Amino acid sequence: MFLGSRIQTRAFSASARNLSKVAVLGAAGGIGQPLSLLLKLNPRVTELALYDIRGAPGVAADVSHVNTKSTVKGYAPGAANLAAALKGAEVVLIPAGVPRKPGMSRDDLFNTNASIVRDLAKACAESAPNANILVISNPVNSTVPICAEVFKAKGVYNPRRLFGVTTLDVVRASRFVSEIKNTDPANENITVVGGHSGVTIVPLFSQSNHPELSSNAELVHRVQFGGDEVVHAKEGAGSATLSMAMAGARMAESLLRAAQGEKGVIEPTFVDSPLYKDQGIDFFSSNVELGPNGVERVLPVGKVDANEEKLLEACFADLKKNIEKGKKFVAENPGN
Ligand SMILES: NC(=O)C1=CN([C@@H]2O[C@H](COP(=O)(O)OP(=O)(O)OC[C@H]3O[C@@H](n4cnc5c(N)ncnc54)[C@H](O)[C@@H]3O)[C@@H](O)[C@H]2O)C=CC1
Ligand SMILES: O=C([O-])CC(=O)C(=O)O
Repeated sequence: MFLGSRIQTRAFSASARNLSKVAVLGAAGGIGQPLSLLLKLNPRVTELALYDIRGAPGVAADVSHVNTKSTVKGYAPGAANLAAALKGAEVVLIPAGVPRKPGMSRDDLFNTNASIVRDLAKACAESAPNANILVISNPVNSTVPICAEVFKAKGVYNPRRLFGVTTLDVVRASRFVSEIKNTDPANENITVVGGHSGVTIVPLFSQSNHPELSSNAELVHRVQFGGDEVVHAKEGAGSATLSMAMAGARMAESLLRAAQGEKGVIEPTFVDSPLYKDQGIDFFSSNVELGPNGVERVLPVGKVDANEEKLLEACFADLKKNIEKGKKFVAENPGN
């Protein structure tokens, strides 16, 4: 018993010395700026590297005055600077790319964002092949497969280290439920599976504290199309940035906690998943246990009710197309 606790103490002090460099690509954007601020406030982050095609040094100068211990460096555009920003990073968050305007779907962003993500993924594969890559840029259902294909082409693909950030869907789901039930959202753990766009987002209320909510079509729709509410309210000035920054910072924090030895860290995320591979769906978002090597275990979807079965069917059809589109893009446009 005594020996055990001594070992634990030693293990903890060793992990407390961990150096955790985190890089943000797209750091001067609507998400990138508040995300960088939240990462600066995270004591687990020891070094923050901010890269963008415009404005990153300014954001870095600003954030660097926040009086926490981590160092912050902004990088001007260019391949050598991008490589330097990535070198030694343990976590790389990618919110680079254009956001939606009213009337657009996430898939409408594909033509612009696919090549941005492909090129950034190449830089990651070359300069930070062992980092955890957290893809925020939309359409996530396609940009994650794009990253996977790029990493495969470079011979450094590790499916345990590639994550599509879908945290915002569970953040929204718990908040929307708490509004209906007049509860604390911290106590509303809603599982959301599938992808990150419209009907591919599948909330599983039957597994929550309020199983009857699975027949609340209005709530299900709100979770699936929550992003549209923000796009509409911003009237052409972009999509969710602040709630997304919070969600991205939470996902990064969870990965760092797991990397620093904490057990049982579980987050929903869009990963290379065994769950529906037999149906030709290579990537799927579900709860995932994180560990020092990234994905430790993909948790099963669990029991769903008849309403949710129908939602899953609709999800599969769209998700498969989105994934294929990402793969095809890299095959046909390998870039330089
Ligand atoms: N996964 C999710 O849950 C969510 C994803 N998003 C997505 O995140 C992305 C970014 O959104 P915002 O920050 O609002 O957009 P934004 O336009 O405000 O910022 C994007 C930033 O990316 C930079 N950028 C563009 N190309 C780049 C490149 N090649 N290298 C480095 N930086 C580059 C731009 O200069 C800009 O500063 C969008 O695609 C949006 O749809 C938004 C909300 C939620
Ligand atoms: O709706 C968008 O375009 C941005 C996004 O992914 C979200 O807010 O969930």
